Amino acid sequence: MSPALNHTVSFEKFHGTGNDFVVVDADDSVPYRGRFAETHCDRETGVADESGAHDRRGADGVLFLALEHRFHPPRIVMTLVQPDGSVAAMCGNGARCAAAWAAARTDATEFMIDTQAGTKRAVVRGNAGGDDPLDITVEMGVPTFDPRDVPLAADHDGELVAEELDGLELTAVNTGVPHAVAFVDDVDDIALDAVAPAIRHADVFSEGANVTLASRDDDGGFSQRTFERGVEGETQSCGTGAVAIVAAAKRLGHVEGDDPVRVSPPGGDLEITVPDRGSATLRGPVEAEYEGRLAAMPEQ
Ligand SMILES: N[C@@H](CCC[C@H](N)C(=O)O)C(=O)O
Repeated sequence: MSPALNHTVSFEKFHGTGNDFVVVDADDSVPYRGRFAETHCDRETGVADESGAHDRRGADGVLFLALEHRFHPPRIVMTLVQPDGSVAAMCGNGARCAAAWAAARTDATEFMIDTQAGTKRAVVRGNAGGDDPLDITVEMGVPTFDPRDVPLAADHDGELVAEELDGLELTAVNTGVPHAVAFVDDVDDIALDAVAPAIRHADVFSEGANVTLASRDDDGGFSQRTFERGVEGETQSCGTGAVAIVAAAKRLGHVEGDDPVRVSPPGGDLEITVPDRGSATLRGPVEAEYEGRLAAMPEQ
């Protein structure tokens, strides 16, 4: 390898309710972003906290972030490269982590985040330099069931709502990325890693889908589990998935009105709104974990 490319880049590690990301400044030179993400996100051999304070290796993706200070509010250009090297158009928890990263570099508490699924406004509450998690809300846009937007295969007739597929009753919605949502009695009774791959790759989802399970809790909130496209496994949390649950619940008449709904993936609690008109919101905690340097051109 040329010595010029055998360099390291600095990174910071963040998580939002357990959905964890390596964050790299997009100004730093990473010649092959896919290879970088595949190597450093690996849960067995990937990025590690050298202090030993955090024992989970790897990550759910790499966020390449460009902060543009000259705008008011400042803009962040966000690109999420996933552990399989693919680029995701949007990531709810990633957007919340992007806002936390930017908040530590500015005095701003509001940011516009440019993603491939549009520009999202984020509001940060809390002290970016402090020990407590930040409380970050992202405006996620209007969820869509339109078959062209999900997207569904051209030969599918109309929206996919409460349709049986591979043993689950699914509703397909795009909340920045596509989700196939199933409401079940208890999310913990389903062998998600066993049932999800067939749905994730089903022909009806022309660009694939994340597979999200939800079950209703006694207080009216939902428990969540999501198998993510690009991670090709279950994650501790998925923000677009949490919004998809509330959007699908409203579409099916399980939820009414504009009030916030608690959605709890394994990694913590999120607060979601899906108003009858206007943008959905995703709110929850974000924590900085550790930082260091990583090979920009890792050997494969
Ligand atoms: N974890 C994310 C979703 C990331 C994108 C997804 N894996 C895809 O490829 O569609 C979130 O918090 O929304």
